[in-house]
Amino acid sequence: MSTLLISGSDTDAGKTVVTSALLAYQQKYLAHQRWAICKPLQSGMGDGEHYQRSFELTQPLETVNPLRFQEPLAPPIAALQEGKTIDLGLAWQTLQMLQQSHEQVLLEGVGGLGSPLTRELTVADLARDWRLPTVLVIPVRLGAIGQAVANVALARQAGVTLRGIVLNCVEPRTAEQIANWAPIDLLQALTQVPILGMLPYLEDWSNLDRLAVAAKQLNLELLLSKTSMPTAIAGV
Ligand SMILES: Nc1ncnc2c1ncn2[C@@H]1O[C@H](COP(=O)(O)OP(=O)(O)OP(=O)(O)O)[C@@H](O)[C@H]1O
Ligand SMILES: C[C@H](N)[C@H](N)CCCCCC(=O)O
Ligand SMILES: [Mg+2]
Repeated sequence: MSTLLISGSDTDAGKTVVTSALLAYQQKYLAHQRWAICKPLQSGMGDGEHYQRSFELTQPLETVNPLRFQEPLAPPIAALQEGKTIDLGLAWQTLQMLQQSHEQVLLEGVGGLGSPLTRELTVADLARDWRLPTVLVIPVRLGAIGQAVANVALARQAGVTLRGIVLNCVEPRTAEQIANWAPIDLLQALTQVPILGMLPYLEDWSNLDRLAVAAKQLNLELLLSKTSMPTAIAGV
């Protein structure tokens, strides 16, 4: 059994698209395995609905989004506006239940690695406390290098075990833009974490075959490996 947290540098970085590509890959090429998806805290509409609509899930549907908030805001702000408290224990129990019945659990984070889950904890804190190997989704745009360096530094400081970075083309990109905005050698030199590949811009990312083929281009061996170097060690 293993769990992977798909986090990123920001909201709209492409966490859902990358997670969907991994799930599509499993359903096409590893159909004998049982994988589960969980977005433990969801604010606003979209992700959980997408997963339930697009995939044949083998898990109870209520485990996709254990905690939900109406407003598309940071969970502690949305919860306050709804007069709700955030019980991470419920999310933890859901994850443990999924881990006991699935070979792989894909956990989608909220916003970026530094985004708040409660008034005390960020996504990075949860990744550390729950010992979640984490991948950072970084959108390919001017500024990608700075976002990668900043979020790897946050992961290192928080004690998060980073599997690496997945670059993601949230909009159509030329080869020149990709080379200039997200140069692999410079990214690896400055962050000291592996670049696990890039997801191209997909016109129709609801097409599971296209998502599965795109996922095949990623370094799945490292991404889904059972062991990984904690960032602190990798960064020495
Ligand atoms: N590789 C891609 N190909 C095509 N469109 C993409 C791709 N990645 C992202 N997008 C576009 O960017 C939008 C945001 O991506 P996505 O929903 O995956 O972000 P997210 O990080 O999951 O956001 P949130 O923080 O809301 O969960 C998508 O709805 C889609 O329109
Ligand atoms: C609504 C959106 N899609 C996300 N679910 C919530 C992102 C919260 C980000 C908060 C922040 O880091 O400032
Ligand atoms: Mg998402």
